Amino acid sequence: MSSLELNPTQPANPALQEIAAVTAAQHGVPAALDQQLELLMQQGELRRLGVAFTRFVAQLGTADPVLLLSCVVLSELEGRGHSCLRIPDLLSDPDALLGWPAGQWQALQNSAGPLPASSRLWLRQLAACSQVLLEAELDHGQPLLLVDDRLYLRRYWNYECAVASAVQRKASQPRPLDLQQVRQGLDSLFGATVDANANTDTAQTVDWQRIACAIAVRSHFSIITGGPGTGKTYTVARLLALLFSLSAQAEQLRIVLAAPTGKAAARLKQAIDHALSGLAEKMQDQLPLAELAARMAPAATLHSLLGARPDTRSFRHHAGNPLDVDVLIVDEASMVHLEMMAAILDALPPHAMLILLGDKDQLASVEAGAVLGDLCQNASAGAYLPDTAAYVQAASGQQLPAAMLHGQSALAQQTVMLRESRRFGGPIGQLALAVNAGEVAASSHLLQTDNSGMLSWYAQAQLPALLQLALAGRAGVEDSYLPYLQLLQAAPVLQSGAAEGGKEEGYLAWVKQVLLAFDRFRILCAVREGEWGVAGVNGLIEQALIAQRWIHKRSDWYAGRPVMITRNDYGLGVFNGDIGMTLPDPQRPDSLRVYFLQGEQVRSVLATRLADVETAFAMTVHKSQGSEFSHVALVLPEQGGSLLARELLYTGITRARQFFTLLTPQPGVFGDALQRQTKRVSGLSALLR
Ligand SMILES: Nc1ncnc2c1ncn2[C@@H]1O[C@H](COP(=O)(O)OP(=O)(O)OP(=O)(O)O)[C@@H](O)[C@H]1O
Repeated sequence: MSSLELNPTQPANPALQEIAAVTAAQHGVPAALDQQLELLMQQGELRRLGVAFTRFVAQLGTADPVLLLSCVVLSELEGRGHSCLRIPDLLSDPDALLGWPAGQWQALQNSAGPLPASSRLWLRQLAACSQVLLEAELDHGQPLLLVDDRLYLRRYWNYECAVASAVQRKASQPRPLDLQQVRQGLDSLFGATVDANANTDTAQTVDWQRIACAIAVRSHFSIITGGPGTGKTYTVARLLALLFSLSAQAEQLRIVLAAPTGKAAARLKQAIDHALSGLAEKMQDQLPLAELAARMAPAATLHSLLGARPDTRSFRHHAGNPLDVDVLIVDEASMVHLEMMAAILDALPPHAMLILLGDKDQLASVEAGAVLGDLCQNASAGAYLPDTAAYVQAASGQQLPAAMLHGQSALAQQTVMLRESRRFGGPIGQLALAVNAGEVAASSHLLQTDNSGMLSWYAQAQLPALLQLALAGRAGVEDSYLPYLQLLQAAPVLQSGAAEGGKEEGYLAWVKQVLLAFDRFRILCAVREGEWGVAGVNGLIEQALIAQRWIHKRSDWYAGRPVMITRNDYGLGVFNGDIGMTLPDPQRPDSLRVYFLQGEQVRSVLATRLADVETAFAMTVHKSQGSEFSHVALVLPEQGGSLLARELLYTGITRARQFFTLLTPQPGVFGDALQRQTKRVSGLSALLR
């Protein structure tokens, strides 16, 4: 008994006690604990799903309080993107793990009764529960699984194992290569051979783009990671050309481009087409690149590529019905969650290559997992083997820095980080680097002293200043909503049937201008709720536009309303995160359509057919991933919180191409957020070691 800590039970609310006694009898959770769970659920601190799951687990065997508390926490963490619970994290600093108000975890513990004081004993008690499967044990459908010190919901463990084993298998599966051909191909794509420099010892002097291509062609899995503008797309266009040139039947090579969102997919396709058309001329003597590029299908979202079945978790394509593809390139891979990554790997035929592109430092997906971050654990340090260095030398003429030759894993051999930004050399790039490194003083200094006009910090921002910025820009920066509002006022005059007689083309050209103008500026909020959250800022701007008669709002739908799709609709061809603009239908000016820009094309959907949309003057940083705007205004709330962290700031800043404005109603929130890093708990890194 000496190892057990006895916790006094808190005084309880009689009404809740009564409910708990009845329900507890039905599902086996001890009454005091159940009452506390009910209370926390009603206060919105616990997810209903988590409590229901805990009650379900209690019914399956002994209602051990250690097990039940672990279930509650595990389920809570799953809702925040973690794929498992590390028991030592819970025992050492539960408040940091859960981000709960002081005393809440203690109250929950108190209601559970005596609990072990150390994680070793906690783990031992969990391992003894019949609802928990241990790796070496007989599987009889236990809902939970304990691996080392990590507790999992079964499906997340399955996804992690599936991703780790498929990645390792594909990364170490060599492709037959003629080294001489690779060398020649790289020379013609990147210019004359750069002779290996035996003295090379710094990452900066190495041509990582050339190395990335050499590494990617040698096996069935590779990752090209790098910050914004480091040339991921530039490199992958050259990689495609290299693959075509190495293939005996290039015209039969099935290459598919995909991304998590429709917008990111369209951007990828556009960028690759542009880069390939530049290369086609250069390569015309060696390869009919223009023809080969023209045969490539349009880029797809991952959901549509895999054949998502509405309202289910299953996909049409899987190991039993694999994708018809030889090379799959997935951009914005930081947004791909664990379950989706497992589905992609499952649906690839054994001979297919998978190439992931993305920025490992960006926000992870909303759903559980931080797959790209986990897969890139060695990207910065390199971790290459001597064999890899020898291959890179022979295939590309480049020498890997000696300091990076300390690798072990197959995955590290197939991961390349691009390190030189071609687009973000200026103040925005410097700020992104300082923020990524968590340097509070340097980041604040850059924001406060920039005299190029590219950066600005409204340190004690007030809502009228935000409004002024949104509707008129700031000194030297015109990018705001003004150009789009002015275009709205210059709308072509429509009469019924106006589209007839060839006028529709002119109308669509105006629509496109409106969409492009709107995309020059965006307000990104860190949170959804509150005055400084998406809902508050959208309301503020809408009200101001009504008062200033820029828009005429008679119902939810009005001409000039920018909207974001919040749920995929395969029938209508609109996807979560797509941004559109509501404008009159030229055929019937009294009805409204929502127009979307897809690459160069404008397409539209009747506004009333879109059920899942929200107004999009402001959007969350999460939703902005995969998009870029000339001017970004990043709005932080008055108070920080566990979700306001470095990755969010970095992602927001790197959405800005030319101008970045930070608005903080309380300046200290910026520094606090910079010092906080989002830590997604997962076992993937451990499985990949
Ligand atoms: N080696 C290079 N030589 C010349 N220009 C380059 C090179 N690498 C990249 N660029 C140029 O730099 C710009 C950024 O490159 P690219 O768009 O490929 O970067 P990215 O990493 O894909 O960016 P993002 O993060 O926005 O997707 C492009 O204009 C590209 O043509």
